[in-house]
Amino acid sequence: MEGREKRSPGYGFRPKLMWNTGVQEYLTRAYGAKQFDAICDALMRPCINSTLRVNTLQASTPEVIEQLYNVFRKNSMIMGTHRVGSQVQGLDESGQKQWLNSNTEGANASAEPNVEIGPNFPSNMTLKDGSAASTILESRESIDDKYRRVSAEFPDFSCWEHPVLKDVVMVGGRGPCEVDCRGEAGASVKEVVVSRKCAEAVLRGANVFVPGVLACSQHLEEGDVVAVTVAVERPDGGGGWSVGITRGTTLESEHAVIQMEGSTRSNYFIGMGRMMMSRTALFREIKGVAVEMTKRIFDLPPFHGVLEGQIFLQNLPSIVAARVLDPKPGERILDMCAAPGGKTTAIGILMKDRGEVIALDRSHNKVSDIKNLADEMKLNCIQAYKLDATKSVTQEPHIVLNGDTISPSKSSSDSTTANFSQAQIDSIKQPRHVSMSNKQSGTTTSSLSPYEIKAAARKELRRMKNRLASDKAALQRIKSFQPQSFDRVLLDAPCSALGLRPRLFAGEETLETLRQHSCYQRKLLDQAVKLVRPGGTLVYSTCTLNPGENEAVVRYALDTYHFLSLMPQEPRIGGPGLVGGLDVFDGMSYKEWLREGEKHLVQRFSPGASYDTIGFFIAKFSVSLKMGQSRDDII
Ligand SMILES: C[S@@+](CC[C@H](N)C(=O)[O-])C[C@H]1O[C@@H](n2cnc3c(N)ncnc32)[C@H](O)[C@@H]1O
Repeated sequence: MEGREKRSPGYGFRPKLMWNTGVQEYLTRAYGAKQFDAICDALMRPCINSTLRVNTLQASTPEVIEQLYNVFRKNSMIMGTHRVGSQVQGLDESGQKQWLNSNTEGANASAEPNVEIGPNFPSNMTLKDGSAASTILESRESIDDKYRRVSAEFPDFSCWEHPVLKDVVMVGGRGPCEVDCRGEAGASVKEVVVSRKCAEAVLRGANVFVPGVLACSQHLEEGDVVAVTVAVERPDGGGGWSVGITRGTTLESEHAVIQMEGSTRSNYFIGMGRMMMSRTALFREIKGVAVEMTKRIFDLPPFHGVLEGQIFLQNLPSIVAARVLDPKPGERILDMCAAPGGKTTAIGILMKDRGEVIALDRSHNKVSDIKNLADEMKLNCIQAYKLDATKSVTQEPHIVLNGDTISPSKSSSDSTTANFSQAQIDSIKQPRHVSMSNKQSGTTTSSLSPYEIKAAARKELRRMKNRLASDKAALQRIKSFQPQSFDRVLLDAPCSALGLRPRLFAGEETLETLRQHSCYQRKLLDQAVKLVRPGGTLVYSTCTLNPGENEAVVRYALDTYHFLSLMPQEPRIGGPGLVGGLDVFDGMSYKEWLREGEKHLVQRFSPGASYDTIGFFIAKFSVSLKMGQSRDDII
């Protein structure tokens, strides 16, 4: 630490996570002070290893590992193996932009190779020559030989197959690294101040894009070396938060000095970069890379544009959630809150692209993202629709034949998805004793003459046939789905996202917003429960630490729907759920969490735990019909 202070006077990565006071007290009570501190510490850092889910319909895990090394090798040849102060991206022969690792100079450059071996070396890492590292762990001499060879060729890069999830490639990152923020001969360098969101992306491996820049030194020219710091929200004195700087500010101006008074940006130094445009252009342009990062406090490889369609960069718990759902080829699955489609595509791949995956999102643009991702991954089983999932269960009239309600279609080949199968329509072509009833109006036509009944049936038939005929258009107009019409439903609910990493500020959420999230989640869950068929499966997940959106929602589900029960999960990588409860939200009926026997049936990923993931929560329910219940209980 002392050394770092000497090398980077005044600047360093010493963030402190700011919370709303009520939320901080609540979470401290929920986790205990020590664990909450560890969580905060982890939240401010990115996960050190990136996880890439392999599209196993397009490539195998060893093939992807081999190709990643090839990408790296190719880039090394373009830029030179040791890139002192080099750009982090380069163009290959075909003009494709490829990623490069950097940080081989300055404080971080050392004689020590960066591929780890020994106690921390992943024994299942596949080496450049295709052999698994585990095969060489027998003799110290062979380890050293391999180590030297791999390190010499790939000084900054290591990747390996996940020990449990065979379709996941882990790629090693580093940090926090010491980065010298001084210019040549110790001169102070110019500075660019970026927004918090931008900084969080940079910590995950991105460069600085134009909209992320808030302020910079005067007279900046293209090619200049700059220190990149972050303006993080701080109390505004009126009970709110403010970043204290307006976009376009010149740091040396009197205005900036006043605006940034009390700014802690020197504690939020995230690395060094090279200007890709002048200061004037920076505030004139609306997009493009503004600063290319050359030395990073956290050095994670970016994967944008790498092996497109074959890999998907996804947080490990999200990969686990799709596995826990356990979709089978040929089934009909609903992903209720699906964009950008990470879990939807994982589900499609697990189903070997056979069956039906319906993906919903309430945002039109996000639905396009899902469709694009499905296309990129060459998955045909996915259909994505814009729909408010809080209104996803059909409330339409039922058709009654001989006193029987025609049940909604559960056929996975029913292309209208929301309505009736062709077999059901055919069955009313020759009705003998047909009665049409509308549950809402309560009208019945059983007293009509046979002619009138037939006429009514024909009219109904025409209506349904029209729907089928305009199949494509009907799909665009999907309004809702019949109850019990899915084998499995995934509700990856919108949430406070307090588990996402890296996070440099957590003050937006208040106890009231947390309460609102949990109410919304219960509303979505009410719909999800109705859409699963008896015998089917429902998975509920969030990326938040808030037990009120996790365990309390599970409690609500179990207490409200007695035909739901928690199921064991496979694979199991996270820890147990929280037992007990907290009386924080006045007037909220569900502040109770899990009971002792339930805690091992959910999966809770805690930032700060050894598996080093984002915070995440997964519960898996089976839907059954219990004694004394009828299907109507869940319609
Ligand atoms: C946690 S994200 C889903 C992430 C996604 N499952 C994945 O793995 O890529 C939650 C999503 O729910 C969507 N959403 C929020 N409210 C919704 C609603 N009422 N109906 C449908 N989607 C909704 C948001 O637009 C957001 O994309």
